Amino acid sequence: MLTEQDQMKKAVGEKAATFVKDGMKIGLGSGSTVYWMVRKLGELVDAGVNIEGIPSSKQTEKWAQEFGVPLTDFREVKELDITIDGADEVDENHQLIKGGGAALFREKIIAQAAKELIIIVDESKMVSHLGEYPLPVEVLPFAWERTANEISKLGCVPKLRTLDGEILVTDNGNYILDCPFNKIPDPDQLNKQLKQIVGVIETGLFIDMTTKVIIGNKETVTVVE
Ligand SMILES: O=C(CO)[C@H](O)[C@H](O)COP(=O)(O)O
Repeated sequence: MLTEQDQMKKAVGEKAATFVKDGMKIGLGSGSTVYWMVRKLGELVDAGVNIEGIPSSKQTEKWAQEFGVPLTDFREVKELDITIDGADEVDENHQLIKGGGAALFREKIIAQAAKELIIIVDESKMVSHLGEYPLPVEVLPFAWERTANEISKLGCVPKLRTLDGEILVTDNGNYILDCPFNKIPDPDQLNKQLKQIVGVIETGLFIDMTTKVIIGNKETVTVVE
């Protein structure tokens, strides 16, 4: 039995799959909403639609294999037709906070490589200002304490992400600092400031990348350009 939130995730994931056309190369995001989209893509493949995906995490790679979605990589593909991904926060300008699943670095690569970025969320992710969700920042393990100290000068107290009592290590071998800024008045400026800090690999701020947001609520699914 799916919860109400899972039903919304399923609905937006399946809606996103309607934008996938024969012959497309697709960036496959990460997270529980993306799960439903990958599952639907598996059905399209079964029905004879010819697509290939590039996954943004080991977890998504496993789901693609499980549902029979053929995979490729950037040795074979220069540009993706579409990337479909979830988000942790989406503001009114469709700027994003991502990285709740620690996959932000590869997610940003497949977002930038795509002609179109479709974001799939339930309505709880829509916010007026980014920042209530602590901003995930991927950092080099070497001197992460120093990197955290530099980030703190921008107005937050970064917290090293752990999982089951161990430091969480990303698919790229790095760490995640969760940075509670509370309210981010200028996401673009903060992103640029963070990227100037040596030790920051990538931030969870996705600026001016989104082309469509698919939002689910209890009754309906809305596509916003
Ligand atoms: O950025 C992400 C992973 O790094 C996810 O897209 C984000 O955390 C949303 O996940 P979910 O669909 O499970 O709510």
